[in-house]
Amino acid sequence: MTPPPLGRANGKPAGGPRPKGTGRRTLVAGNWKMNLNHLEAIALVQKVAYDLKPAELETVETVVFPPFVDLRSVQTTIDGDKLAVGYGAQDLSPFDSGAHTGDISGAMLAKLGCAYVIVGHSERRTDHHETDAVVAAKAAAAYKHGLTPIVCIGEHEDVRVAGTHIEHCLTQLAGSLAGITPKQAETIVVAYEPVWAIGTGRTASAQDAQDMCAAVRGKLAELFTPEIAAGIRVLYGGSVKASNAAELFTMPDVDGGLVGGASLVAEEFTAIVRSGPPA
Ligand SMILES: O=C(CO)COP(=O)(O)O
Repeated sequence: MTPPPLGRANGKPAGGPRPKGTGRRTLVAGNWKMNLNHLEAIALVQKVAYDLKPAELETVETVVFPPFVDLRSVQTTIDGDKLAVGYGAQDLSPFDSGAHTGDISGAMLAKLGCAYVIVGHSERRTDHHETDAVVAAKAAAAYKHGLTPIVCIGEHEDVRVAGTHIEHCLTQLAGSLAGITPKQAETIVVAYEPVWAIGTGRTASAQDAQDMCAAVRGKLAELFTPEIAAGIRVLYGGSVKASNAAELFTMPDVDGGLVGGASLVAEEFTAIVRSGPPA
């Protein structure tokens, strides 16, 4: 899709990020992974939310994903200070409750006010041997409890080198969305995170990210409908930084980023948010 011309597009003055004309609001998600205790979490979320202007937070949906033990502190900070930043969890159990030591249910996360939950991150697929079927069960559990899943897919370097990355990721996508209804799919978020780019400083080129995100959208059209696919946000993740975010986010099928390391530094994360073009 060709973005509208620069200038007074959409009645707004020239300058600033370029509107994409997709209707999909840019989403920048900060995956804190296993970093920051609850006190550090409060400090970071406040810094991020106060640094960003209301108009910037209106343009780009900004969401943080702290560790489970920080969620209550983040919730009370965001609610108490009326901050326009969202929050979610990094994982959930596919089960509702019961004898699952160490796991956290969707109901618990919903009670904490989480809007989103990440499922199928490559680190969970590797560390906890999560299969596409497990990821699909987690996505279903998220919907059951009123949470929106951010479903992660991505290839390892050997697959990229072999040139089968698109096919690989689309198979992963279909398996990870098994059982998701068209109605549920309307709100789902997909994150393409090439494993070789995570935490390595090696980012996919903007064109590579675009090619995969467009292929993902094509597959979503097949799995659901073209109309539903046109509304689904597809994010890129893997060494997103302030210096490369604008180029990635202005690609027509890249609707924002899932950010790891750079989301732990307030100035870097807010600069990434500011790189997000209006829908
Ligand atoms: O895994 C990621 C986000 O979920 C990406 O991590 P980095 O931004 O640190 O590469």
